[in-house]
Amino acid sequence: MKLIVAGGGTGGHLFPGISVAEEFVSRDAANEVLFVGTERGIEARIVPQLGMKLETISASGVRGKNGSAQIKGLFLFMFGYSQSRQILKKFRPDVVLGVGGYASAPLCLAARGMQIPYFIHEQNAIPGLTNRLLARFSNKVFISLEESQRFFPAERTLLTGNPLRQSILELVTAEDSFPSVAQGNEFRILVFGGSQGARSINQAMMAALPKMSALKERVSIVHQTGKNDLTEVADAYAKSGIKSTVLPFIDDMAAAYRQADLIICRAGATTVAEVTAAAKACIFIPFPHAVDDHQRKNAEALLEHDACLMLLEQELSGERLAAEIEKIMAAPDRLETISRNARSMARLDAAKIIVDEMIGTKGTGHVR
Ligand SMILES: CC(=O)N[C@H]1[C@@H](OP(=O)(O)OP(=O)(O)OC[C@H]2O[C@@H](n3ccc(=O)[nH]c3=O)[C@H](O)[C@@H]2O)O[C@H](CO)[C@@H](O)[C@@H]1O
Repeated sequence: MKLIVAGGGTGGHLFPGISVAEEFVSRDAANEVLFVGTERGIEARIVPQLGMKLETISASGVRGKNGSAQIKGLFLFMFGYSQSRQILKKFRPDVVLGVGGYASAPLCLAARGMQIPYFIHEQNAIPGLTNRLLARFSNKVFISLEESQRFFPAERTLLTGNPLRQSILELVTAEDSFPSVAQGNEFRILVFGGSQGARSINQAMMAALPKMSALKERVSIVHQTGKNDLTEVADAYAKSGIKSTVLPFIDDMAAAYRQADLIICRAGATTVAEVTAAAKACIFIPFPHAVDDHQRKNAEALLEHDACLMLLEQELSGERLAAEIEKIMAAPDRLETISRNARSMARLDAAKIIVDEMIGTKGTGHVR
């Protein structure tokens, strides 16, 4: 069978698609997957690195843009739609999965026009505009969190969770997964700001470092900064004397999760799903400008079960962050409770359910 995974832009959309692709090819060596995204999305770098196939199309958003940018967005959409038809004619997929992000709309709608079944996956508690529109015509909508059910037609919506990559799923059986601080080991902190890094987390951490001098001998920090702040953040760590590794992007997130006792990060949906599987205690700092404040809602879904800590951006300061780190370091039992509660919220079979559903739908597509 052949599958197209459409969409991406950021890691939060792309990586669930990669998880489904991994599951799909594992079912049958003859299965084929093609990703369709945009040239400026994260997929342009990551998909070829993984040895998977990618085609790019033109696409951009229209929400929140002014008149001329909207017209440009519509023009790009129409061009992307025609490119999508060409791709569909050439690759002849049995099914299409839209994972959100700009490229998923033209490709999924072109698939509908050619009577190829398409499905969508929504990662967030509050869905984006693309998925709300695509849900109207999709065979089924896969959702990650119960909270998003109300936005979609009940009879065609299935709660699956957020598909996790094989490397992340392997963390579930890792024995070293729970915090090691109780044994008096070095306390290892992972700081990252979603797939692109987060300037305000970088700044808060830089401001926190001078206030962490009493912890200096006991902590080590891995900090992902994104492209822009790398040098500035690396300098701040060097000055602080705290053992650290500072990187613009982490290729092997499974390894980064595995070694962490505490994680400080944004609350993007895929991050949230991954840290539950990894059974890690997190201080979530939701991105306050995410559409409909969905990152806060993603974090609150865990907070209700005492499965994370949360700091809102308006409460964020170096002082506060340092105090929170110190507090949790002094309470290993609390750290472990949060980690275990996080694990209890993990949904591990999303990719399997999604692939089962998709291959169970006999394609009625006829590619003209
Ligand atoms: C600012 C914004 O609107 N961000 C959205 C975007 O976030 P973003 O793309 O940051 O998405 P997530 O936080 O959900 O996921 C990040 C993904 O990137 C991976 N990763 C991250 C850092 C790194 O160095 N290496 C790496 O591989 C993580 O393992 C994870 O798989 O999509 C998410 C899913 O729709 C939304 O919930 C977020 O609100």
